[in-house]
Amino acid sequence: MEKKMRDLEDELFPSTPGKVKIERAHAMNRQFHRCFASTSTMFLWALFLIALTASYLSFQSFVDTSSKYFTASWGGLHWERQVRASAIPRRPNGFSVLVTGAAGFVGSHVSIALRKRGDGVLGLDNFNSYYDPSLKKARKTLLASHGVFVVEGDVNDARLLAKLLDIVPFSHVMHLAAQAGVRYAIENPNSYVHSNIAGLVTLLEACKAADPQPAIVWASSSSVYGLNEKVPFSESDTTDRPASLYAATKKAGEEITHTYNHIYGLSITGLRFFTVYGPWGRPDMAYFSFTRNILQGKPITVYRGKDRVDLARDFTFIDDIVKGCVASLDTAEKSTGSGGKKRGPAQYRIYNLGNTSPVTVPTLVAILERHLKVKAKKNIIEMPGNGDVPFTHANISLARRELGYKPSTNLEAGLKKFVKWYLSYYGYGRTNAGKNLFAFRVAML
Ligand SMILES: O=C(O)[C@H]1O[C@H](OP(=O)(O)OP(=O)(O)OC[C@H]2O[C@@H](n3ccc(=O)[nH]c3=O)[C@H](O)[C@@H]2O)[C@H](O)[C@@H](O)[C@H]1O
Repeated sequence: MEKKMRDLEDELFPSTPGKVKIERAHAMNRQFHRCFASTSTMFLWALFLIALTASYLSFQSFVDTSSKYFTASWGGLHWERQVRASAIPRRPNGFSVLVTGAAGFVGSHVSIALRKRGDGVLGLDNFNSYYDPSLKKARKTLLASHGVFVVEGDVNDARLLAKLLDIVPFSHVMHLAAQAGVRYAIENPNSYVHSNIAGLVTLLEACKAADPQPAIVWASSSSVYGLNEKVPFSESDTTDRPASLYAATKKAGEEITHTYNHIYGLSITGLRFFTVYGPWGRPDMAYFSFTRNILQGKPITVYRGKDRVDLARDFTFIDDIVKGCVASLDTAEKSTGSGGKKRGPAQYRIYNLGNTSPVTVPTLVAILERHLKVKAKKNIIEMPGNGDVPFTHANISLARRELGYKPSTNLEAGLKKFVKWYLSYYGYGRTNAGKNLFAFRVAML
């Protein structure tokens, strides 16, 4: 028995020191066992490593899950004090505005404008990673320097919304949180349903139940005009031919807000923004990504319509959009309901906020080349069937009449401001990158 065990031990651990007295006759056999034993040792190690990795991963997922459920990023006395302080107006009869999407492009500009004139502003943003969240964090820092606190949370979080509307009697909600981008809807359709439909309904539910009910101004989009060919686009035109899921969710938003206006007496103003651009803009948009690529010497893709027709957009500068947003808040009537009950008919409005002078995409590129002093490497291709429309053009008579909206910045002047911001934000001209850029510019001209 003892011998059998020793033989077995020899077979399993053939290279153990002091046990290498091998008989010639068994040499081949031993070779085979050595090979088998080293394979099985490797197999045992592999099993061990797999088990280790699996337990690490399940630990990580436990940590993630528990942090989701047990460490809410909001709540507590200190947090409530910050919320109240940010939302308190600093001028007589000032508004108290909840701005959703406050760390976004339009949201950050509107929040600062309201704050500067003495309104109370509380921001809400989920800081998602649709584009570089560090830009959103930088906007948050900018907002903080103006005294605007941004709560980190999602418009789908009904508990958070109820809490905010309970702590602060908001006079207005400026709802700008959304999944933006026309072409990204092909890649991630559910994110549009999540933010632009489910998130909107969750917000409206919270507002309808609040006492007082705030008046709501929210971002619709020029994209609702879809395949409309009648120019310029007027609010009274039919909008039942969306070309993208993004457009369809914005159109759905217009219908959904109408329902809440009708049933609960919520005051609603929908703003159809036309391709908004400017400093602190969105990196996913053409003017921004073109600038990045041109400066890095990378090619840009310029889409062209059928029959080689250039695409055109009614590009609208951010400062003009901000004026339109603020004027909408100023002219919004109070909601008529309270605590979920309608007490009378409430205001329902929709406005185009455009520039009313469309510019082609190649002209946009030419302006950027001039401001950057770098020639773009252009790939011109036919517009893929991904939700884009050939042109947009806003009729802004209604907004002019009722809001006093009067855009004053053309694309040339607006892009100049954008480029100035871009170069400064990304550190061009300050560091070696700036020197390289200078050398690069000289080489390109
Ligand atoms: O008004 C809106 O409601 C929307 O405006 C904006 O959409 P768009 O007008 O499509 O802006 P943007 O992407 O800058 O493309 C501009 C032009 O460049 C062309 N384009 C684009 C990318 C590219 O690589 N090449 C190109 O030629 C492209 O074909 C187009 O002709 C917002 O993103 C959207 O969230 C929504 O707010």
